[in-house]
Amino acid sequence: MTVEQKYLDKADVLIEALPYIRRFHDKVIVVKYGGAAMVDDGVMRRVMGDIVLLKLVGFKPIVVHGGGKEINRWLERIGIEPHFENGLRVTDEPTMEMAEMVLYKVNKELVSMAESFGVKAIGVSGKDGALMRVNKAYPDGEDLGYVGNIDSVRPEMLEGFLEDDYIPIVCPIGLGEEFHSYNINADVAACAIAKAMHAEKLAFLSDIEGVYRDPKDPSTLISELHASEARQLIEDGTVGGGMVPKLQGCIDAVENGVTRVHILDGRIRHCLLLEIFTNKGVGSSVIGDNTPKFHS
Ligand SMILES: Nc1ncnc2c1ncn2[C@@H]1O[C@H](COP(=O)(O)OP(=O)(O)O)[C@@H](O)[C@H]1O
Ligand SMILES: CC(=O)N[C@@H](CCC(=O)OP(=O)(O)O)C(=O)O
Repeated sequence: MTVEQKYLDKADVLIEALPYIRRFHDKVIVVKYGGAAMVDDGVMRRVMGDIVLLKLVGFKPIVVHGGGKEINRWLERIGIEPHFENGLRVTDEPTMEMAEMVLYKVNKELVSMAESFGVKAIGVSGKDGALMRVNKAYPDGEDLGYVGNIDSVRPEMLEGFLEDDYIPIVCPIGLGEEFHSYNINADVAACAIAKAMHAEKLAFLSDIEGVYRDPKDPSTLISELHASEARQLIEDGTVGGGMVPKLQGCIDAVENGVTRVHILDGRIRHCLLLEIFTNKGVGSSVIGDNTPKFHS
């Protein structure tokens, strides 16, 4: 009796994944799922399905989500024009209120999606259990309103959730001065959570393939870069907009114990699984200056 090639191919894929499953067993991986890659329900379900798979094969995934585009849509509906300074939203009181409402909604949608795959998920914001305490941010001396710099992260709650077999899903709202809500850039929040949880990996799912040397030319994708190269790209202005906090987060993470940070296009089917379980990397990854370059 012969076995059809397509079934053998499936078995080969599982075998190729074996060393990665063994290597990352029980390791924390923080996935930042950005609003730009929350294209529709189908894409969101697929991303959450991949994260559930990571959990079921033994990883300890933690999701930190964004929702910037959805916040923009709702602000525009009530006649407020969104403003950003270097990738950070200028957040006055009504904007904060809207951001909080939208992000809590996104949070619960992601929890439902994860639960629909038959695993336990729990949604929290940085205010719950004082997970993320913030102080008011003044980037380059500018007052952006209720924008928070993370002051401290209390990881015990997340450790407890992982212990109890939940996938924690974190919303980037912080507990600030006078117990007010503060808006945190989700990339910055993901990085702080990854550091506090001693994550092995941090992956940013965005709407772009990775980091380009020339932002207008997709053939200039940089597949692997050291922290110092990433810093140079920010300094010389090669990266702009939302890529700035993302790359700053990558540098901070790899200089503080995270082994490798990935920037991936979350709209590409199963990009996370391709990056983690196959020998073929997709997107860009940032590593510490002392780590030799090669795909993990
Ligand atoms: N050199 C660069 N390489 C890649 N992206 C860049 C670069 N410079 C600026 N960007 C911008 O950064 C954006 C990604 O950040 P952002 O929109 O905040 O994503 P997310 O909402 O997923 O966090 C890209 O869509 C792109 O427009
Ligand atoms: C201060 C700040 O910029 N906060 C972000 C929080 C959401 C976010 O970061 O969403 P994305 O990951 O989808 O961009 C904002 O209000 O848009």
